[in-house]
Formats: sequence, C-alpha cells, structure tokens
Amino acid sequence: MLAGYVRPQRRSVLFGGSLVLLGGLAAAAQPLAAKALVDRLGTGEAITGLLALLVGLALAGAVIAMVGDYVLERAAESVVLVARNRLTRRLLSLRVPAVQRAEPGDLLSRFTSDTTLLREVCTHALVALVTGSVTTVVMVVMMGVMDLALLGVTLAVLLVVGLLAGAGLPMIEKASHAAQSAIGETGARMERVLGAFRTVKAAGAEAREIAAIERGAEDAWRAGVRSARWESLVHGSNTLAIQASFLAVLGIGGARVATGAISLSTLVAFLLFLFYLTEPIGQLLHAGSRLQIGLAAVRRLSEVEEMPAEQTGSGGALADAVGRHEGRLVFEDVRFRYGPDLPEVLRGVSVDVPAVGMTAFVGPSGAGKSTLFGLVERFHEPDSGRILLDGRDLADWDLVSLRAGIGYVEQDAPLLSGTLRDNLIYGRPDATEEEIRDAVAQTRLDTLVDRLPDGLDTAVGHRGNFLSGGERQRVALARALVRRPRLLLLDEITSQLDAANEMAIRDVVTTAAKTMLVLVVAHRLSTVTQADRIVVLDNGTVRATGTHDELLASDSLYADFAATQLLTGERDG
Ligand SMILES: Nc1ncnc2c1ncn2[C@@H]1O[C@H](COP(=O)(O)OP(=O)(O)OP(=O)(O)O)[C@@H](O)[C@H]1O
Repeated sequence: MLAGYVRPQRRSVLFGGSLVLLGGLAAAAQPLAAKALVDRLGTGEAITGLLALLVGLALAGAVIAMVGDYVLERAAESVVLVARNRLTRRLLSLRVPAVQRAEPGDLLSRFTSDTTLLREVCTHALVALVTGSVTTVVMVVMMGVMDLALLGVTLAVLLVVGLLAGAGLPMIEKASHAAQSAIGETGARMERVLGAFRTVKAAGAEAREIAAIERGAEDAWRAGVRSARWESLVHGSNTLAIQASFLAVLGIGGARVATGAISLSTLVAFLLFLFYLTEPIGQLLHAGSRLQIGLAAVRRLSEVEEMPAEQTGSGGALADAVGRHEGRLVFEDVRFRYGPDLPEVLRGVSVDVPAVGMTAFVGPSGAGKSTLFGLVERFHEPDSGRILLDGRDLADWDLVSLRAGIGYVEQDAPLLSGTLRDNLIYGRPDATEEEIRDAVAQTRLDTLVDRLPDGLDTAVGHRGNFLSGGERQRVALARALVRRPRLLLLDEITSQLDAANEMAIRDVVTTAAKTMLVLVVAHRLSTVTQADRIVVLDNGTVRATGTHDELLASDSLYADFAATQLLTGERDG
C-alpha cells in the first residue's frame, strides 16, 4: 500500500533523493580534504587549491542538498494529494451499511490528519533511510581504511544505539496509531455534537460533551507523549553514542598516535568522520521514527480500504434504457436483516407493483417500510428472495443505471450546504432553468424562492438549516422530480407539511403517478387514501393489499388505523 502511494512520485523521489545523497557525499568528502590540508601544512606545500576545494565542497554540498530537499518536499505534498484523492474515491464508493456503522468524524480524521502524516513516511523518511544508510556505510568504509582498530571501537558503541533504536521504533508506531485513533474518536464525538448542536444545547449537555471530548483529547495527548518519549530516546541515543565514541576514539586514538601506529592527521580525520557521522545516523534514527508514525497512518488508511465498497460498472447505456422501458417492480419473498445478530426485519415480503401508479406502504413504526426502499436503492441486499425491475433482478443491474432511474426522498431527507439551486440540481446537474422552475412551482416553493434574498442562489445552510422542516421536505421532493426518474420513492414526505402544502404535494404525487411508478410511505391517512393500492406491512410481512375501501372492509389493522387516525399519530409517537 505504501508503495502504491509513492510509486507515482518515484521519479521525484529518486531525483531528490540522489541530490540529497550527493550533498551528503560532498559533506563526507570534506574530512578527506581536511586531512590532506593538515598533511600539507606539515610539509609546507601550498594549500590554496585544497582550501578552494574544501570551500567548494561545502558550498556545492549545501546547494545540492537544498534543491534535493525541495524536490522531496514537493513529492511529499503530492503523495498526500494522491492519498487524499484515493481515499475520497474509496469513501464515496463504500457501501451504505459500512458507512452507517462507521463514525463520520473518525473517517474524516483519516482523510485530514492521517493523510498528512503520510507525508512523513513516503518521501523524506524513505530517502533519509537510503541516503543515511549509504552515507553511513561510505563513512564507515573510509574510517576502516584509516584505522581498523578505531573503527572497531566506534562500531561497538554504535551497536548499542542500534539496539536501543530497534527496541524503541515499534513502540513509536504503536503509540502513534493509538494517538491517531484517539483523535479519530474525539473527532467523531465532535461531529456528533456539531451535527446535533441545537439538541445538545436544549438538553443542556454542553458540560458532559466537553468532558467527553476533553477525555478523548487527553487520550490522544497521552499516546502522543508516549510516542514522544520513545522518539526522544531513539534520537537521544545518537548524541550519546557519538559522544561516547568520540571519547573512546580520542583516548585509544591518542595512545595509538603516541605509539606511532597512526599519524596525528589520521586521528584528526577519524574524529572528523565521527563528528560528521552524527548526521547520517541521526537521519537514520529520525527516519526510522517518522517511518513508524507514517506506517501507523498507512495502517489507518488501509482500514478504510478494507471496508466493503459498491461494485459499479460503466452503465451509461443502461441508464437510457431505464428511462425508455417501463416495467413492474416485484418483490419476491424478500427476507432481510441488518446484521447477522439482528432480528429479521423483512420476513418474506412479496409485492407486485405495476409500472405506473401510486402504491402506498402503511404499517406500524418499525414494520420495515423504509427498509424496502433501501433495498430498492440497493443500499442493502436481500438475504434471500429477489427484487425485480423490468423483470430483471436488481442484483443484475448496474448500480449507476439503476439509481439513475430512481428519485428517492428519504425520511428526514437532508439538504446539503450550498445554494437552493445546488440542492435542486443535485441529482441532475444539467437540468435546465425551466425544469428547475417547474419543479419549484409544483412543490409550491415559488413563494419561498421569491422571499429569499438571492432567490434560487441563496445559501440554505448546513443540512438546509436556514429552511423550515416543511420547506426542506419540499426541496427534497423537488430535487427528486428534477432528476426525472421513472420510479419515485417517497418516504414520509408530508409529515411536516401544513394542510395546504400537503394537498399541493398530494396533487404533485398524483400527477407523477400518472406517468411513473410512485411508492410512498405515509402515516397520514389523507396521503394514503388516494393511492391506487395500499400494502399493509406488519412486523416484516405483508398483511394485506388493496385499495383504501377494500382494506377498510377486509383488514382489521388498517381499519383500526383509519378509525383511530393512528396513521397520523404514529410519526409523532
Ligand atoms: N441501519 C439499521 N441497522 C439496524 N437496524 C435497523 C437499521 N435501520 C432500521 N433498522 C430496524 O429495522 C426495523 C425496520 O425499520 P424501518 O425503518 O424499515 O421501519 P419503518 O416501517 O420505515 O418505520 P417508521 O414508520 O418508523 O419509519 C426497525 O426495527 C429498525 O429498528
């Protein structure tokens, strides 16, 4: 997965990495030039050329490293971009139940914060790991050429660093993952609060929510501190090791110079090498710890990749077919439960709905009415039985084509932040002005549009919260009509309308039912009575089917509903 993120940037990473490496090598060559300089000083030869070389090496090294750094930073940003785009596509293709089970705030944190962390791992850390290793190896070889005994001393001390780092690095990954998860959970909690802000206020729950969010933030802090502790241990071991090596080399090297085993210039160069070694080793340790943090982020991103996604094909041609062919919608012994441990919600539903006309589903709350709509949209798949449209199992339809033919107004259909127009054309961005106006007029939104300061181009607020509940319902219906569906699924769209608006909407629905298949779920008797057929659902089964009059005579539950007006009261209860 990591490779997948880095691959598109491999050229930049290679180029930038090579530059950084070159810069590092230029730095590595400096001790050699310094050694030559010291030797020449002893012999009294001219040193101007060597001095120039030394300055040139330092300058060139710095500039090359700087350019390399920029190239890598840029590649890192591109990696984040690629990761965000990939995650966006993944998130939007997820199956509805998967997203319903997840916390939106947590998914959001993966999109914002984890992708940002990814930049740590993908370029800099990887390159630093390579350049740090190469520079270290080059320096160690050079040190070996100078004096094997001193090298032995150095390596022994460095081994201790390696062991310390080896123990610390996995802990960093663990702590970082915990910190990110805690941030995700806190984000989810925050999203919950902001999404129901008025309810939070009305319930006086601010203090409780603050405490809960702060607890989450503290969890993140604790994990972050744990990670910081391991990081500083890993990083600090570098300084410690180099200093210890320095003293050891100085002592043992001094003795070797005194015995004449090595020259003074060799000792100076060796110590310089040791001094320069701090950087690549520090780089290695830093890269190692960053890599762990990035890997923790990759782990969280890959968790999203593993969530089930919808399968969509091309479907353009089929979308046309949906518009042209008319056909029945048939439920054949449909059984469904929301999860393996949950009770069966639909227990063998069989309904045959003709291609045109209005079919109403009524029944007590929780009977499974909305669930049926969810199955038609294929948000969920039946556990057994089939649903056929045009005689074809919905499972065989291309999802895009299927949904292109459906106008779905869900219960409490949310609007999206943006303008009223954005909301109306959400299901069909290429709708003409006339079609928009037409839908607006049908749903009696024209008075609202006239009243709004910028008409159709007025912002409606987050989830449409600048509008009343009834207005939101009518916008949702207009949005479905603009889509020009062949199949309208209307789930409780009149619950918040006053009598006048309800009557108008009823007319819209009746008119629509003359040319298309309209399924409504309604608790209001007035909406239901004019349906061509009514399906009474009870506890996941079809109890009775017929017209209002037929059911009044034949079905006691329906007769009871009608008589006691429970059909109206149910929503509020
Ligand atoms: N996503 C879900 N996960 C688990 N259970 C669910 C889910 N959605 C609905 N249910 C359960 O399935 C049952 C049927 O719900 P459904 O929304 O279809 O009922 P309904 O007849 O539309 O009710 P209402 O008239 O109150 O809208 C209910 O018992 C509900 O608790």
